[in-house]
Amino acid sequence: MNRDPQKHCHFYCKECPLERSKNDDIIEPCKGHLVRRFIKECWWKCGCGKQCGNQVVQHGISCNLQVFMTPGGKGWGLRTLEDLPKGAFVCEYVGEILTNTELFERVLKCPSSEEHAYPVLLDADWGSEGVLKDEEALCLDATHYGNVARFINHRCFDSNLVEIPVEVETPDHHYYHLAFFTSRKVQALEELTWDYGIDFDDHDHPSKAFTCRYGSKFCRNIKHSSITIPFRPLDHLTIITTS
Ligand SMILES: C[S@@+](CC[C@H](N)C(=O)[O-])C[C@H]1O[C@@H](n2cnc3c(N)ncnc32)[C@H](O)[C@@H]1O
Repeated sequence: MNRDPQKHCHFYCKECPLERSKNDDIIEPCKGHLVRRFIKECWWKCGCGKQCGNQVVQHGISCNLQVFMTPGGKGWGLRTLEDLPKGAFVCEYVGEILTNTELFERVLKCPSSEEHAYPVLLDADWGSEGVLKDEEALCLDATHYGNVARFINHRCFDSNLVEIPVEVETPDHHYYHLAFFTSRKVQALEELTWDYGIDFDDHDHPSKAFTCRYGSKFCRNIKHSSITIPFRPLDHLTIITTS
């Protein structure tokens, strides 16, 4: 895995649906989308049966996860209750499937929902398609419907999860499953984090960027996050445990 996104292969749309949906008179150039490889899982049409080792994401969560209140004002977070090896499947990101335009309309109508979830853009296959229309760019919004993945907090570069596009039922790469795998060994009780890929200086993003509170040396939001955050022991209240 390459931790420096600039070194990944980027695709630049001729007319980016994200930029077009901002309804500006002048459409800004595309800021680039990572070109990523898909995992293709077997399913019943392959005829290989349930014991097939290439059926992982479709069987759901199999490790012990816990939603807990993080210290330092990041709200709820997700952690593992068992040691996980590098490359372990953790969970899928589940949410309502919306077009990019529907997402912008929803955020405009209810700005407070920005606080609850961070929408995920399904753009893994944009590089292989022609010009996308706004209504064809899909997002997953976990604000109202989702699973434990909606509690995974952001960490810049040195997060321990990576999101991989997964094809299960359909070869159509327009809609796909988004699955989280560990990018290194993770110890029991360690918080699971994911790099949302936020540009902290992009004030036009549908979700308002927050101030990153991890204080990592790799933090892209470092100029804003050098505040000292008081530790509150009562924040460690646990609510949900899987399996
Ligand atoms: C997908 S939710 C994650 C779960 C969230 N903490 C909760 O309590 O529901 C994303 C929100 O969590 C918060 N968050 C995530 N990562 C953060 C970070 N590194 N620093 C501060 N807040 C963070 C922000 O409020 C963000 O909008």
